[in-house]
Amino acid sequence: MSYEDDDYPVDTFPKEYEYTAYDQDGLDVNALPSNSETKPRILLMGLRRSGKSSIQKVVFHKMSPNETLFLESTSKIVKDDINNSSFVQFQIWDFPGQIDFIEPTFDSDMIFGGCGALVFVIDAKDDYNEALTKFKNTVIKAYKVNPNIKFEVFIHKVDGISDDSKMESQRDIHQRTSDDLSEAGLNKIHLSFHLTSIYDHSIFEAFSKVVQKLISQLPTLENLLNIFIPNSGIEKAFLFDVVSKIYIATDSSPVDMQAYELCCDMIDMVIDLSSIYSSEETAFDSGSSSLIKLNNNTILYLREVNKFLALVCILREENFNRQGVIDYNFICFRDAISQVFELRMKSQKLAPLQEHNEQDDHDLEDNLVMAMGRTHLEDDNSMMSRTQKLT
Ligand SMILES: Nc1nc2c(ncn2[C@@H]2O[C@H](COP(=O)(O)OP(=O)(O)OP(=O)(O)O)[C@@H](O)[C@H]2O)c(=O)[nH]1
Repeated sequence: MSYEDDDYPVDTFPKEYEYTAYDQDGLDVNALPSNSETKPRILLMGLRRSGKSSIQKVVFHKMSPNETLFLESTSKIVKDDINNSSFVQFQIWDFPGQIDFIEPTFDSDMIFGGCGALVFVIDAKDDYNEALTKFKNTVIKAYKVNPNIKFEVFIHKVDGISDDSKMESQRDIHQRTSDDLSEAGLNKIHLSFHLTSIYDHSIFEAFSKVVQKLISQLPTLENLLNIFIPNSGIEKAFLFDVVSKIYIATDSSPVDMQAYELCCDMIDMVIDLSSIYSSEETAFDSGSSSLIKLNNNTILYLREVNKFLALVCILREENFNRQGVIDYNFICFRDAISQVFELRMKSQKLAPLQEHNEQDDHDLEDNLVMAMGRTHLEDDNSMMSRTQKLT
């Protein structure tokens, strides 16, 4: 299925937003002229062997967790440009565990100045006293340079640890870091804590939360999903960056980890099947869709928004009888997303650091409500034929 109607071009987003990743040593010559300076920067810090490089490789380079056992220790800062999709664009800087701020070569103004989020990785399987001291010093230094940094603590390698011990470690680390920072007179700093492991989906979930905070259009994306869902009889929907399986937005109902895992698995399955049955390198495109019926009356429905973004919906089987309505609403939703993207591009070009125009967002939401509102006025049959014309 492809959307070749004039209103719904096959690939809604400009071609140049291909996935490119390179590090300091292997600069991709075909990479687009990078707007690295305006891209938010995510710093990965923590003690040696805490798991920083593994996280980056597993989430952004599809390395399997077992392969990380053979990763060599990082000896210099590795910068990685992530251009996965229209909304997932940032730089990750992986720091060697032994780096010391006292070193004269450490230019803290430059490093923390353009930083959006600082992810501090703590190995939960190890004695973390030293890690907490390093964390305190890092936060004090970084906050002095840039008070807008989002501080994210990954309590990492929690695989094989009982739920009780995980909660106990989180409580203890939270308490001690808060005490340390209040002692330093920094009790206003907000810290976020995540229990993570590369051996399950927790690392993707945690990174999703980190990335979402850097997407200034997040409230608009959430509002669009909040409009789309009740109008389509859907219980929950995630907007995924397909390459990394990071979800860049979801509706405002609570996230159930199991539901997120099912959606991730579905994306993996669709990518695998697409590559088996297609001769093209990137078989996953704006025409891809997939449906899975679970044995508990639930349906998982995946629709491709463009080459890089997919919407995965969870709904009750009886509500899927109105597939015509869902498909029609999806097309309205997809159209709205591409407009959000265009506005984002425009505002980045005009003034990279300027906040986006909220009025534009409200207009978009109003248009979507109006477009979907029309679906209530028509019966299912006429909706079906209308949607089929569109698809
Ligand atoms: N059990 C478990 N092991 C992990 C996890 N993440 C990373 N590791 C292991 O931890 C070890 C160190 O990982 P690295 O990613 O090299 O650590 P690093 O923080 O980048 O280390 P430096 O480069 O020395 O700063 C590797 O053997 C990984 O396989 C995890 O979630 N669970």
